[in-house]
Amino acid sequence: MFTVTRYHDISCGHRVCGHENKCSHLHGHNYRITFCCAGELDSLGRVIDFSVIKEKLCVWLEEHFDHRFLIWTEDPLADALLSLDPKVVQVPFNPTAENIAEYLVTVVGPEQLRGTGVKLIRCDVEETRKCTATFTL
Ligand SMILES: Nc1nc2c(c(=O)[nH]1)N=C([C@H](O)[C@H](O)COP(=O)(O)OP(=O)(O)OP(=O)(O)O)CN2
Repeated sequence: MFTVTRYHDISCGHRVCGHENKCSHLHGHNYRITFCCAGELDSLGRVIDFSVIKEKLCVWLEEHFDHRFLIWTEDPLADALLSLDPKVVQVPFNPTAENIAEYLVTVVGPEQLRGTGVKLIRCDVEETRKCTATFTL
């Protein structure tokens, strides 16, 4: 099996609801998100053109998460934050790096890559240069 990867950098705010320490505070990261796609080679010898990964997945990040604040729908602070800024993004998970990676692979990938014959099989979400979470199908 062949795989191709492409990363994209976004700035995003979040808090980890229930975190024992400083990550329960509102804060942000310059995330590096690496997409890994798998599939058969086309007649030119590509899994998928790198520009299609950009168009389908990196642009999705720009439009939905970049320069936005991610808040879990069940976070007790969600209503207060939404009343301050209706552009706060409600997500159906506590926004740890792990959960962001899983959401991208299981929800966003299948929607965005529908019809391409290619699957998003892994996503690495780097919160800082020291810390990365990965979800793999
Ligand atoms: N497994 C996970 N652990 C943590 C996550 C996560 O998503 N998955 N997230 C956080 C926080 O978001 C936090 O901002 C990062 O924590 P931490 O590495 O402790 O903080 P720093 O980058 O500031 O590192 P220092 O070396 O302490 O300065 C926490 N954990």
